[in-house]
Amino acid sequence: MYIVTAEEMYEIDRYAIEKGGIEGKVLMENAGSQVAQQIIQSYDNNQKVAIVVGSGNNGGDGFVIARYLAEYSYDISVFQLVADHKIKGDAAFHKALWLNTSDKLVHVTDSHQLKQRLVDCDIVIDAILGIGVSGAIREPIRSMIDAINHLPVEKISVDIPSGLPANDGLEVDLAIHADQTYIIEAPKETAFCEKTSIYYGKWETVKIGISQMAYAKHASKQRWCIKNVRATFPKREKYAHKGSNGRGLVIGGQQTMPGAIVLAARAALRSGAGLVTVATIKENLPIVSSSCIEATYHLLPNLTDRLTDRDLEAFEKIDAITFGMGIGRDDSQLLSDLIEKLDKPLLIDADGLYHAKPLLETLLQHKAPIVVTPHYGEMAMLTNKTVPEVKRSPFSISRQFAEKYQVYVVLKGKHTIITAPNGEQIVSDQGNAGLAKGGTGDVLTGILLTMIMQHEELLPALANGCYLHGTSADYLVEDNHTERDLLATDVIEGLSQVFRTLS
Ligand SMILES: NC(=O)C1=CN([C@@H]2O[C@H](COP(=O)(O)OP(=O)(O)OC[C@H]3O[C@@H](n4cnc5c(N)ncnc54)[C@H](O)[C@@H]3O)[C@@H](O)[C@H]2O)[C@@H](O)CC1
Ligand SMILES: Nc1ncnc2c1ncn2[C@@H]1O[C@H](COP(=O)(O)OP(=O)(O)O)[C@@H](O)[C@H]1O
Ligand SMILES: [K+]
Repeated sequence: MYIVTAEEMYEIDRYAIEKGGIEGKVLMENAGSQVAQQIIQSYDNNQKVAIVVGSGNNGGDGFVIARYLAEYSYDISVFQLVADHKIKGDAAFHKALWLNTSDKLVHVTDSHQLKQRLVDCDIVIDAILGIGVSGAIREPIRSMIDAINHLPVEKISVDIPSGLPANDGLEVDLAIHADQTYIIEAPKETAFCEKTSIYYGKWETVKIGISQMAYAKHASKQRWCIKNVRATFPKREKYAHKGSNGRGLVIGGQQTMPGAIVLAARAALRSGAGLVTVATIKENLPIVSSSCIEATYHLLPNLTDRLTDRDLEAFEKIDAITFGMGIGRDDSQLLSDLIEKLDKPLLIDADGLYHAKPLLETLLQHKAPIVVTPHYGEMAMLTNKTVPEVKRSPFSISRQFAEKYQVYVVLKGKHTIITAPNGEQIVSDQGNAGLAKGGTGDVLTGILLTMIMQHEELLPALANGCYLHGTSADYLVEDNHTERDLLATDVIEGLSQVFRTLS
C-alpha cells in the first residue's frame, strides 16, 4: 500500500484521468459509493445521518455518499456550508444528481445554525475539506469544525479529517476529531505521524479504480505488510552452510551495559545469521558468552582506541557490522576506523549514533552502505532539532538526512519510517507499546544485521527486519504476554512464530 502527500495524490488522480481515461466525475462517483458501502456495512440504517459539505471535491464526495445512503433508507440530510457559486465542476455535477432525487439540502451559514441542525443527529459525515486545505482555517468553517467536535455524535471523515493537512511538517490549526476516516485510495503522511494520526480515529482505505501504475510513477512511500515481506524475503537455501548465511559482527558493550550486545547477537542468530562474532572488552566475556553461547567472541582492549592490525585481520571475513549498542559516549576512535578501514555494510545504533554525529560528513566516503537506526530523541540529536520538531516532520527530516549523508535511516517509533539514500520510504507500523521498553531497539539491530547480510537490496531488508520485530511483539501480546510484561528477550523468542507465517 502506498502512502502519499497531497501533491502526489493530485498527480496520481491526474494520471488516472489523463492516461487512464477515467473521468473525474467517475472517480468521485467511485469514491462516494465506496465510502457509502463501508458505512452501510458498519452502521445501522435506523440512524439519523447529517452530511456536511464544503466547496471542493471532498464536498462532491459528500453528495455522492448522500445519494447512496438514501437508497439504503438512511435518514439523510445534507448541509452545505458554503455559497452555491463556490461549488463547481465535478462537485456541482454530483450536487445536481443529489437534487434530482432529494430536496434535503440546507444551506447553513454559521456555526450556531449548524449546531441546531445537528443536535438530534446520530452520525455526522464530514465532507467539508479534503487534501486541498491550505493555511489557517477560515471562518465560518473554523467555528463549524469546532462546533462539530463538541457534538456527542459519531464523526466519520471522508478522505481526511477536515482541516488536517495531508503532509507532515505543517502545524495543525484546527481539525475534525474523527471516530472513523474512510481514506480515498492511499493514506496520507499525517496518518503516520504521532501528533496527527489521532485525528483520523480508526481508518481504512477505499479503492476508486486508480491503477498501481499511477502510484509506481508518482508515489515514493509504501506501507509494508505481509504481502511485501513474502515477495521479498530470501529463501533459505537447501545446501546453505553457516558461511553462506552471513557472518555478522556486533561491536559494543561497556562493562555496565553488556546486555545490549547479548540481545543484538541473539536476535541476529535467531533471525538466521550463520555466524555472529561479538567484539567487546574482556570484562564482559563471562556474562556475555554464557548468555549467548552460539556466538564467537573477539576481545578488544578497550572501546576507545583505534583498531589494531589484529582486529582488522579478524574482521576480514565479516559480511556486515553493527556498532554502538551499550558502547557509552566517551570519545572513541573505533567508529572512524570502521568507516575508513573496513568497507563492509555498517549499522550504527544507540550510543554509536553519538559517535557518528561529528563524523557525518565522512559517511559519504564509505563505499558500502551505512544504516543509522535512531529513535526520535537520537534523530533530534543528529539533526540539531527538538523532539517535537522531529515528530512533526518525520518523513521530511528522515528524507533530508538520508539524501544529504547518503545513508539508510530507520527512524524508530510506533510507526517506524525507513528511508533509502534516494529518498524512497517505507513505513513499518507493526508492533505495540510492549516494545516501549529498554533493549527492544538492540533486538531490532540484531535482526537488521541478519537481514542486511541476507537480502540483495537494503530497503526491503530493513523493512522486513522491522516487520519481524513488530510482528513478533504483536503475536506475543495476542497470545501469552501483555504490553506491560513483554521483554526484549521475548521478542527474540517470538521470531519463530513470525517466520512460520512467511512461507
Ligand atoms: N479527481 C480527484 O481529484 C478526486 C478527488 N477526490 C476528493 O477531493 C478532495 C480534494 O479536492 P479539492 O482539491 O477540491 O480540495 P478540498 O475538497 O479540500 O477543497 C479545497 C477548497 O476548500 C477551501 N479551503 C481550503 N483551505 C481552506 C481553509 N484553510 N479554510 C477554509 N476553506 C479552505 C477552498 O475553497 C479550497 O478551494 C480529496 O480529499 C477527495 O476527498 C475524490 O473525489 C476522488 C477523486
Ligand atoms: N509504542 C510503540 N509501538 C510500537 N513500537 C514501539 C513503540 N515504542 C517503541 N517501539 C519500538 O521499540 C524499539 C525501541 O528501540 P529503542 O528506543 O532504540 O530501544 P532501546 O535503545 O532501549 O533498545 C523500536 O524498534 C521502536 O520502533
Ligand atoms: K473531510
